[in-house]
Amino acid sequence: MQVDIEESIKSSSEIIRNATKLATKIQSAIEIIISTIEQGHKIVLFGNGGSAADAQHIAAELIGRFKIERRSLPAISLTTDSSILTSLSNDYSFDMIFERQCEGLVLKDDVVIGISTSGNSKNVERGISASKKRGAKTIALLGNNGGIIKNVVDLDITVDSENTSQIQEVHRVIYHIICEHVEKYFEKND
Ligand SMILES: O=C(CO)[C@@H](O)[C@H](O)[C@H](O)[C@H](O)COP(=O)(O)O
Ligand SMILES: [Zn+2]
Repeated sequence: MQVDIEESIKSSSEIIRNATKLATKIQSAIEIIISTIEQGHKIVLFGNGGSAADAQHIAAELIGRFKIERRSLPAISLTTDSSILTSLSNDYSFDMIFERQCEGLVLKDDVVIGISTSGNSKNVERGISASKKRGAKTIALLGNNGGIIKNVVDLDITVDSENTSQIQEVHRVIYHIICEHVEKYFEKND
């Protein structure tokens, strides 16, 4: 079987290059996250499938270390507790798995980051809406045209592509840039 790997890599690179258009929004996300942590609040993250892995990946970078030594930064992903996730899905509905956790955990002035390549995952949209009601600032990493989530979130960072895996690849570039600059700030300012 002959596959055009070079073409796949070229196509991914092209989408990543286009993400320079999102620089202003990425800068805003960095500033919001820094001021939130400086004021003693936390970062809460969630998404489905590959984006659940991305939510956990970001929390790990902040709690642990990205590249340099500094204090642990407060971040938690709502995608990891199988007892909570199964009971909420079983007793309420899968659409509520993040909403209900946000109702219990998100406090005023926290930052909530939802990740969805389609922009249309109901559970992510409901988690963001519930968090806004609680006075959190909300950010979403999205794709396609931003879907339903773009309409409810405070700051959307929407990758201009309809290809789920390529959107995820760009999300990863974007959140690594965010983690790098947040980390540099706390290395110098703590
Ligand atoms: O990783 C992938 C595809 O690359 C999948 O697991 C993907 O994340 C899942 O289909 C998700 O359920 C898609 O949800 P969303 O990004 O549209 O919110
Ligand atoms: Zn994937």
